Amino acid sequence: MRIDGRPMRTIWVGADGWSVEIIDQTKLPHLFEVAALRSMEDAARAISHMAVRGAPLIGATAAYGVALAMREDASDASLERAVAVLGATRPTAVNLHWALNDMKACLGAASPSDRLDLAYDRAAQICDEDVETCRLIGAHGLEIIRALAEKKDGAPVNILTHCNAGWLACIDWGTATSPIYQAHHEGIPVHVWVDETRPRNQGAFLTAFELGQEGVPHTIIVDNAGGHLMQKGKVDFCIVGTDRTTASGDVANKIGTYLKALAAADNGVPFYVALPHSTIDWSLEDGLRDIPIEERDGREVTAMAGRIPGGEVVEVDIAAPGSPAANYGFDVTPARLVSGFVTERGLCDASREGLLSLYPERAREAS
Ligand SMILES: CSC[C@@H](O)[C@@H](O)C(=O)COP(=O)(O)O
Repeated sequence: MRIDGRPMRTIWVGADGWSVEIIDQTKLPHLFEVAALRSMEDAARAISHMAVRGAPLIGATAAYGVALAMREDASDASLERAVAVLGATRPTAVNLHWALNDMKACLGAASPSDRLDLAYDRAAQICDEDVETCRLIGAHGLEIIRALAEKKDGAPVNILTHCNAGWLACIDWGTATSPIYQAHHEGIPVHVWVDETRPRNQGAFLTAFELGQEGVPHTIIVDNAGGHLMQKGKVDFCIVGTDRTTASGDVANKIGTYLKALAAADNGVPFYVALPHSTIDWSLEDGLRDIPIEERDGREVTAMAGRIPGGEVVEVDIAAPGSPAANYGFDVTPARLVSGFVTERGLCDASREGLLSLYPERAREAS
């Protein structure tokens, strides 16, 4: 995707050949700043402070964090420590552990003298694979948009999304946004309702920024507007990303996703979830019981960052002074409320059978 017309990814190795560069997403959309990660600790901080966020990008940053650790010390102990420190940064997105397990398996089998090059190569591969995975998710999801467009006689297909499951959450394309970008590139008229996604405003700040950069028509709405728009027939379908999906099809995603799924079910609006294989946690069944839900600082609820017109970026208090705030980062949408999954291997039902129809090797591994 592009920023100011320049093709970009969200993470890359710097000109020095070893530092890792990211777009500092805490500054978007007010400022575009690139930050350099020079140590494993820098990578861990970037994930926990959400300079990088979104399940696939968290995984990719952790992979590069392991590479940075190998640069300082390629011993077994250093590898173990990197996996432990990076693995503790955020609890919900399983892509983090998927990437760390992958790095551990790849490096653990090699001698310490080979680990540095191997780590950078594998981290780069994880990024390249994610780009292709997201492109394929888009190609499959495009079928849904094409079918809806045929019924609309030239009017735009209205799509509602929550949080940012766009290219900024991945390496390129995004998951939920990839079908939208591919439809737009194909000339299918689309319009996106962008949930602002309090408290951190990933919708208003990041999804709207991305869509604007690509020229995709969109409108930012407050988080509570989706139900009203669905009742009025102004949403043709919803598509969101996920941070962890269980083997039975329960979906953890940004807080508020569940309420959108409920409203969609009540109004007969299809509700799809786009996901790469790395977001499926085959070890879990019951999402509500088993998926760890991140709780962040209440300050994210009681304060908000914004830009003074023509001026600097400031943080202002928006709540009654002294009132406590709870800040649950994610919720779980039960599989029964999900119309279907859009994966790199195609579309399927949100169920164990649906997932196994696309990933039959998982059934063989389990038996
Ligand atoms: C393709 S990203 C899917 C999810 O990671 C995304 O929808 C989301 O909830 C991101 O949450 P965040 O807290 O910004 O990391």
